[in-house]
Amino acid sequence: MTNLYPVFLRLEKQPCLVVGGGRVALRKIRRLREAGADVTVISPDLHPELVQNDVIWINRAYEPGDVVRIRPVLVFAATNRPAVNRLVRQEAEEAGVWVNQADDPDGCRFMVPASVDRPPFHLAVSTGGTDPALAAALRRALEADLADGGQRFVTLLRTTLEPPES
Ligand SMILES: C[C@@]1(CC(=O)O)c2cc3[nH]c(cc4nc(cc5[nH]c(cc(n2)[C@H]1CCC(=O)O)[C@@](C)(CC(=O)O)[C@@H]5CCC(=O)O)C(CC(=O)O)=C4CCC(=O)O)c(CCC(=O)O)c3CC(=O)O
Ligand SMILES: NC(=O)C1=CN([C@@H]2O[C@H](COP(=O)(O)OP(=O)(O)OC[C@H]3O[C@@H](n4cnc5c(N)ncnc54)[C@H](O)[C@@H]3O)[C@@H](O)[C@H]2O)C=CC1
Repeated sequence: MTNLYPVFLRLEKQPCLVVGGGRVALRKIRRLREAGADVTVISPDLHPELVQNDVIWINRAYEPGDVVRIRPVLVFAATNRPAVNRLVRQEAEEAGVWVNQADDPDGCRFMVPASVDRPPFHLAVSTGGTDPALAAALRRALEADLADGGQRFVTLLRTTLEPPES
C-alpha cells in the first residue's frame, strides 16, 4: 500500500460535490457541513435526514461533465452504482479535483478517516482503506474513553512519554 499523507482541511465556504444521496453520502455530508463547506448533492433521491442539512440538491442522476461544470475542490462519488462512481472519479482526476470513491479504496485520491473532535485534540484514524470498520471501532473506543475522563488514553500517553522508574 502506498504511504498516505494525513492533513486537516479548512473547508469553510469551499464548494464540495457529493454524488449520491444515501447513507454513505449522509455521513460524508454531515462532516462537510460541520466544517462549513458549501455542499452540492447530485442524486435522484435524498436521505430524509439530509433535507434539514442545508445542501444544494440537484435532483437527477449524475451527467457527464458535472464535475467540470461545478468545479468543486473535493468530490465524493458515493452512489451504489460502481460504473457511475468510476465515471465521477475519472472526470475528477482529469479535472485535477480531489476525489473520494466510496466503493473503491484504490480509486480514492483521498480517504476519510474516523475522527473524534475533542478540543484541543482532533483525532483522526485511518487504516488506509484496509479495514474501515476497525477504524470506526477505534474511534468509538477513544470516544468512550474520553467521555469517561480519558484515563486509559492518558495512561497510554504517560507510558510512552515518561522514562520507566528505576
Ligand atoms: C476507503 C474508504 C473511502 C471513504 O469512504 O473515504 C472506505 C471504503 C469502504 N468502506 C466500506 C464499508 C464500511 N465503512 C464503514 C464506515 C466508515 N468508512 C469510513 C471510511 C472509508 N471507507 C475509507 C477508508 C478509511 C480507512 O480505512 O481508514 C469511515 C472511517 C469515515 C466516513 O465514512 O466518514 C466510516 C466510519 C466512521 C465512524 O464511524 O467513525 C462501515 C461501517 C458503517 O457503515 O457503519 C462499513 C461497513 C463495514 C462492514 O462491512 O462491516 C467499504 C465496503 C463497502 C461494501 O461492502 O460494498 C468500502 C469500500 C471497500 O472497502 O471496497
Ligand atoms: N466508504 C464507505 O464508508 C462505505 C461505502 N459503501 C459503498 O458505498 C455505496 C453507497 O452506499 P449507500 O450510501 O449505503 O447506498 P444507498 O443505496 O443508500 O445510496 C445510494 C445513492 O446513490 C444514488 N444514485 C444511484 N445512481 C445514481 C446516479 N446515476 N447519479 C447520482 N446518484 C445516484 C441513489 O439514488 C442513492 O441516493 C455502496 O454501494 C458501497 O459500495 C458502503 C458502506 C460504507
